[in-house]
Amino acid sequence: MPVAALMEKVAGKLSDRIVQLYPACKVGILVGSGHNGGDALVVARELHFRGYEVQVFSPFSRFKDLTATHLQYAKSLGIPCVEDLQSCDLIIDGLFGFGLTREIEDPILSLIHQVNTWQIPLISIDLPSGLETDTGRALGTAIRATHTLCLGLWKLGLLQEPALEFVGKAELIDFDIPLADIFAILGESPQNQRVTSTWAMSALPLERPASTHKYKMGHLLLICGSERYAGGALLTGLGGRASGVGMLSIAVPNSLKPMLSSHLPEALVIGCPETESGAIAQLDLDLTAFDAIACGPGLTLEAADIVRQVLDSDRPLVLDADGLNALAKLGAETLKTRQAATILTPHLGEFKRLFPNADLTCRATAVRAAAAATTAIVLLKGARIAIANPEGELRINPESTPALARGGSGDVLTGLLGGLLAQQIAAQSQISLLDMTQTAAWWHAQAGILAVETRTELGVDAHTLTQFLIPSIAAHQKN
Ligand SMILES: NC(=O)C1=CN([C@@H]2O[C@H](COP(=O)(O)OP(=O)(O)OC[C@H]3O[C@@H](n4cnc5c(N)ncnc54)[C@H](O)[C@@H]3O)[C@@H](O)[C@H]2O)[C@@H](O)CC1
Ligand SMILES: [K+]
Repeated sequence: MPVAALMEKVAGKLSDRIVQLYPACKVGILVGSGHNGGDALVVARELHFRGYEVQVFSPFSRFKDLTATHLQYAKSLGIPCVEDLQSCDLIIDGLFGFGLTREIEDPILSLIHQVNTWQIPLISIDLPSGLETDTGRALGTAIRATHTLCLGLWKLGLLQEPALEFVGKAELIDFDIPLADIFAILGESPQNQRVTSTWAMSALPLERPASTHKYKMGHLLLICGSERYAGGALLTGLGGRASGVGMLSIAVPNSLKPMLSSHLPEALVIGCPETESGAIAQLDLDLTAFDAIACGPGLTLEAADIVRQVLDSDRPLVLDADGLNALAKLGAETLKTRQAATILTPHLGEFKRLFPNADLTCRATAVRAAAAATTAIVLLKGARIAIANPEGELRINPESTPALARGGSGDVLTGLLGGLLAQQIAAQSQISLLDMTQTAAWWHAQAGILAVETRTELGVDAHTLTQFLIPSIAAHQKN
């Protein structure tokens, strides 16, 4: 499609959306030298015709040809070029799109700093100017947008954590890129994908076979807790319970058994001999009896030998928290010799301990490298969970809530993921481990989002979170 026609089409769609979001007002357009600036100028023209009071400002004196032509035409229509947009009710940011290739310098650096102090609603075209398209890092600085209208296909950077403080509400403006063209370039199963609700829901074992029994619905073993971190064991258990797993066994230090049994009456709580400081000292269990194991929350490093025992087993495994810290001491690459699937769920600190040489400039790349180096599925926790498998496929969960930034929230995820894993193994399901892992991450986040509706962002402690897991699925099932 001719570039000029593409720009016309895209900017028409952008204008329609801007009219919906901010009906008639005084609008200031920031124009860059490239085609992002060209888009902005077509938007300026369209809004002018729709009765908006439009002003244009560009810090550049040279433009790409198409952009220069649009600038000339906008001027011929009487749209004023001004030096300051502070009196506007809305700003459209068309300074840079995916063509930003280097650090921003003055005078544009100062301009962006200034715009960010204005407190005027701001819509960025394609991505907030200043963000690097793939990593989502600010190259020197970046526009803080109220809305980002991303064009055509999601830019990876918008889904990465560093971009979060800049993008505001992000939405996609579809402009009919033919699927065949996308497949021709990215393949039929593009390596980087954004998790959607429909996709995540499709991996849930929501319809149980009519003639099933508890052992067919998965047997999960949780190994967690210590005297010091008793709550971690409980939260992991509650996460496991919500997964719908058929049988839940929980191995904890002996002294924790009464507490767990009283809160999780349906679980089989296995009291283990403990060390002087109350960590699990010994695990006398036939691990082959379980479909999957989730190990780590609250163990302390005193239980490192238990982690080694679990790693040596041939059971599919979710490893979290102190399980990861123990693995870091053994070396993450030892996972390569494991005989069964492993899913690692580190937060950033644990990730750095496991992979001390990782380059975290681009988290997506770092997670992918970690999965390749360990042959495990690696789920990096954070505001935007990124998950990769050893084959290089990457998934990012785009919707979450800062309410989940809270102690114990990760333990819930471990239990939930373990429960889904056990069910998947028991059912010999065709759902891939990667799909199942992304479903757990999505589910966890959706429960948090639902909880915020009635509890506010302050009220989603990890225990409360577990009570929203099932209602969040029920709400999606109704839709
Ligand atoms: N598929 C496409 O190619 C489409 C592109 N479109 C628009 O075109 C944009 C990309 O256009 P361009 O490739 O022209 O790139 P941009 O408009 O993002 O900006 C590139 C311009 O900025 C300059 N520049 C780069 N880094 C700089 C820095 N640090 N300081 C100062 N100047 C710098 C470059 O020399 C170039 O002139 C997209 O983001 C989108 O808005 C749309 O028009 C429609 C479809
Ligand atoms: K932009």
